[in-house]
Amino acid sequence: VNMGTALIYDEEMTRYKLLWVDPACKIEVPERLVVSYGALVENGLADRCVSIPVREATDADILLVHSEEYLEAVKKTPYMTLEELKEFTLQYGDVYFHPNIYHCAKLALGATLQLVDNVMTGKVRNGLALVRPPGHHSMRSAASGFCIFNNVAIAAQYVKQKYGVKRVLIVDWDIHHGQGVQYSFEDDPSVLYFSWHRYEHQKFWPNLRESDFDVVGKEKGAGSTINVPWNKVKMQNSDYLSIFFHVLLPVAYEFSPDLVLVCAGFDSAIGDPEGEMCATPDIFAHLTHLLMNLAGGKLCAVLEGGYNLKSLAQSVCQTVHSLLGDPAPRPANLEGPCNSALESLQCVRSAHRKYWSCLKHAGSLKYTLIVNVLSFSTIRENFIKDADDKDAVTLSSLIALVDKMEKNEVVLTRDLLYSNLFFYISVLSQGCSDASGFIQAVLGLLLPLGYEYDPSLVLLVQTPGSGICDSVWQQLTGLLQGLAQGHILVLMQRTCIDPTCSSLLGDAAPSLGQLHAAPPEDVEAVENLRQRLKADWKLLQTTDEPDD
Ligand SMILES: NCCCNCCCCCC(O)(O)C(F)(F)F
Ligand SMILES: [Zn+2]
Repeated sequence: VNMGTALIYDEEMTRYKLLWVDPACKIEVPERLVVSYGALVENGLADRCVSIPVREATDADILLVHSEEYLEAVKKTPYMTLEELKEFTLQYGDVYFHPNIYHCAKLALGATLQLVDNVMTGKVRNGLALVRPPGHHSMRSAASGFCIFNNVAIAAQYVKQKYGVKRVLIVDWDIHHGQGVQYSFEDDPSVLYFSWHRYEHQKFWPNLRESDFDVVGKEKGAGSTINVPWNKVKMQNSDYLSIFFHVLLPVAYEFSPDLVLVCAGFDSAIGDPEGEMCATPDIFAHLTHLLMNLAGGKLCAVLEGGYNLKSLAQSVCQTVHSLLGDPAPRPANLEGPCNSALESLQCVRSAHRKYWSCLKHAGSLKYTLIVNVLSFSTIRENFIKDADDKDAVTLSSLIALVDKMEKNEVVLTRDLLYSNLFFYISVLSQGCSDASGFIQAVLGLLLPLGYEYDPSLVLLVQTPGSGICDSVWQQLTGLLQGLAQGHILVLMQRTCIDPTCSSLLGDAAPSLGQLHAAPPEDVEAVENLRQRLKADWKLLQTTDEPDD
C-alpha cells in the first residue's frame, strides 16, 4: 500500500543570504528554495504530497555528528555584528554566516529528521525535504561549502540510534563530494556512502585526495565508501545511468539497506554553473525510480546543491513525480558512456571488487538469459508472413504470439509491429535458489539493454516453471516500469497475481535481504552474453577494454 510522499518545506529557510561580496558564495541564494517549491505548487505536485511541518533540531540532534565547541561557536552567530560574522566566516572555506543562518540550519536539520521520522514510522512511504543551508560538506567541527550542520549524516546516526536501523544507504548525486558525510562514516560498515562528483584529477573543489575512487573506507568500514570521480565535464544521462547499473545498484542490492537517504543536489544537472554537466532534469526521475525498490521503498531525499534556478526547479519536479509513483519519461536517445566515464567506472569496480561479490562477477547465474532483440528489420526479414495479415492485436493473440516466440516460431502480425518494436527477453530460470544471480543479471544486463533500446512497450512474460519467486518477480516488475513510461504488459502463466498487481499499482517491492555471492561458475553465461552484445549495446560496457 502506498502511504504517500512527504514534502517538507518552510519559507523561514529562505530568510538568510550573503551580506558581503564573496564570489565563491554568491550562487547560494534564497531563490533556490523559492523556485523549487514554487515549481512543485505550479505543477500540482505539492498538493499531491503529504505536507509535514518542519521542527527545530535540538542540541542532541546536532551533537550526533558535530562537536560541542563547534555548536557553541555557531550559537553565538545570531548576536554577531556584520564584521564579527565576516571574521567568524574566515576560519572556514567557501561558506558564509548570517544572523539567521543558525536558526535556518536548525530548521533544515529538523526538516530532515521530520522526514525520516515519518518514513520510519510508516506515516509516508518516501519524501523530499526542501532545505537550505545544505549539509553534506559540513564536518564535526567545521562549516564548509555553504553547509553548517550535516543534515544527512545526522539523519543516518539518528535512525540508527532511534530505530535500531542496521544498514543505511546514502546516495549523494550532488556534483560535489560530500566529504563531511564520508568522514562521518569512513570506519562504519552500517552506513554505505556513495558519491559521484566533479573531480578533474583533484583540480575541482574541494580538491581532496580522499575524493578519489581508491578511497574506500577504513578498518571495518572498508568497502562502505564508494567515490566516483568525474574527471571531465559534460557528463550525460548515459554516464549517470551506467554508474547506477554497473556500480551503485548491484552493490546497493547486495547491501540491502533498511533505509535510503539521498543527498539530492541538482548541480549535477545541465545548465548548472558549478557542475557544467549535460544530464537532463528527467534523469532524476530515473535515478529516484531505480532507488525506490530498495529498503521496501523507504527513501528520504534531502536537497543539497543546485544553482541554475531553471534546471533546479525542473529536476526537483522530476524527483517528486517519481516519489509519487508517476512513470518516468522515456530515456530518449541514450548512447554509451564516454571514455572518461568508462575509465572511472572501471577504476571504481576494481577498487571495490574485493568488498562486493556482485563486482567479482557480473552477478551469478541460475538463470539463462536469452536475449532476442527483435528489431523491426530482423522481424521483417525473417518473420513477417504474407502482407495481408490484418488481424487486430488482442491479448489472446499476444499470448499465442508469446507461445510461438517461446518456440521460436515467431509470427508477428504487421499491426503488432507498427504499434511497438519488440524487446523480447525470455528469462528462463532453474529455480529461485539465489535471487542474487537474477537481480545482478537484471541490473547489469537487462536494464542497460532496456534503457538503451527504449521500447514503447514492455511485455513481461512469466513462463511456466520459471521458478522466479514473488519478491524477485516484484523487483523485476518494479524496475522495468522505468521503461516505456511504465507501459508494461505482464502475461502470467502462473498465479503470481497479487505481488504483480501490487507492483504494477506502484507499491515498492519487498527487500530481498542481503544478497550473498553465488557460485562463480555460473557467471560465464552473463559475461559471454554481455561481451557478445556490448558491441551493439554501449550501455553494457563497463570498461574500454575489448574484454573486461
Ligand atoms: N565557483 C564558486 C566556487 C564554489 N565552491 C564551493 C561550492 C560549494 C558547493 C555546495 C554544494 O552544492 O555541494 C551543496 F550541496 F553543499 F550545497
Ligand atoms: Zn553541490
